[in-house]
Amino acid sequence: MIYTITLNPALDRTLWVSEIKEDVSNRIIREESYPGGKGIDVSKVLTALGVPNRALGFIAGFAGRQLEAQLTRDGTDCSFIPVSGETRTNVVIHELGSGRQIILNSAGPEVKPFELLEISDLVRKIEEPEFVSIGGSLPPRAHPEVYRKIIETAKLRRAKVVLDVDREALLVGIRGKPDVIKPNIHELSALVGKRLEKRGEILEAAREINRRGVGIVLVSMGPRGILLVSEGKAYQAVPPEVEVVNTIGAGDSSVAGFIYGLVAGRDLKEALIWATAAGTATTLRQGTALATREDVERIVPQVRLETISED
Ligand SMILES: Nc1ncnc2c1ncn2[C@@H]1O[C@H](COP(=O)(O)OP(=O)(O)O)[C@@H](O)[C@H]1O
Ligand SMILES: O=P(O)(O)OC[C@H]1O[C@](O)(COP(=O)(O)O)[C@@H](O)[C@@H]1O
Repeated sequence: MIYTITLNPALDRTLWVSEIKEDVSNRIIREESYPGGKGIDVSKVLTALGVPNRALGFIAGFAGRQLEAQLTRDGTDCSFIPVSGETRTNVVIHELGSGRQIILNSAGPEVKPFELLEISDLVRKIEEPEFVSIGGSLPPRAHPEVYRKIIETAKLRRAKVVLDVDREALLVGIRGKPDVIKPNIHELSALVGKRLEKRGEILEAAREINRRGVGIVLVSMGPRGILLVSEGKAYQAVPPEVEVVNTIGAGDSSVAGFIYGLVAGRDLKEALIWATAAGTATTLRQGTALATREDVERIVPQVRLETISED
């Protein structure tokens, strides 16, 4: 079974306006809300790809109930721990005239230390965890060590662990030696403390992270695709050119595509191709809607794979 963990889920609310003007009423043309947060997005794309999985995390208040109900209605199994307060709503504003997109991420409700421990307890008890995929920001005031603890617990259960978090949480989280991380270039740059641009620099940084005990580093690079670095192996998968509608959730979709590939018994190169195709498939969807299986399958044969090293 595959489990995803989102400690700070969100309702992603997308608003479409023709133009944002100051000091007047800006009329909303269309609005949609979807369950979001990085682990939940991974769950949604896995469900779209037909992979049974369960989303774990914390929910609070009315927004939390709405998130849970929508997720369940759309066929994703979930088991959230209720906490007090209100699950955050992240707002995306699409300005149709300019194509500009404004993304506002809220902090979310506080989760008490004893509640955070409940997640590790849950991971200790889950049935046959094959993969545990952890993603997204921490609740306010939660210590990043929480991620390390969850990773270590999942690894004791012999699960493969994927970590997709940022900044301090990534720095501390990798001390738990997750099997896979998926930083984008900015996140990897922050992790190694230098600005990375050229492929050689990115490869060197990813290898340094391998040496810190992370088996597979997937560096997502937007339209340049994904670099996979694992010991002596390095590959780059490049997606086809597409008309991008929105990139929110593309990184999470890539995580789901990669897990899908491995669960389906494919090798690292094939899983990388699925990761790249799933990210690109999400860029075709409006708002924060995510990849469809049909789009992913159509894009897979169009992804170009380059072997950089294979020793
Ligand atoms: N402009 C784009 N054109 C084609 N594919 C894209 C584009 N932006 C993102 N993707 C796909 O989605 C994947 C993840 O997107 P990226 O923006 O790198 O992640 P994140 O959301 O974590 O920053 C990319 O590796 C690529 O496969
Ligand atoms: O937990 P964070 O870092 O605030 O991110 C949460 C947001 O990221 C998303 O999961 C999208 O993530 P990506 O664009 O990185 O794939 C949204 O669904 C959500 O609103």
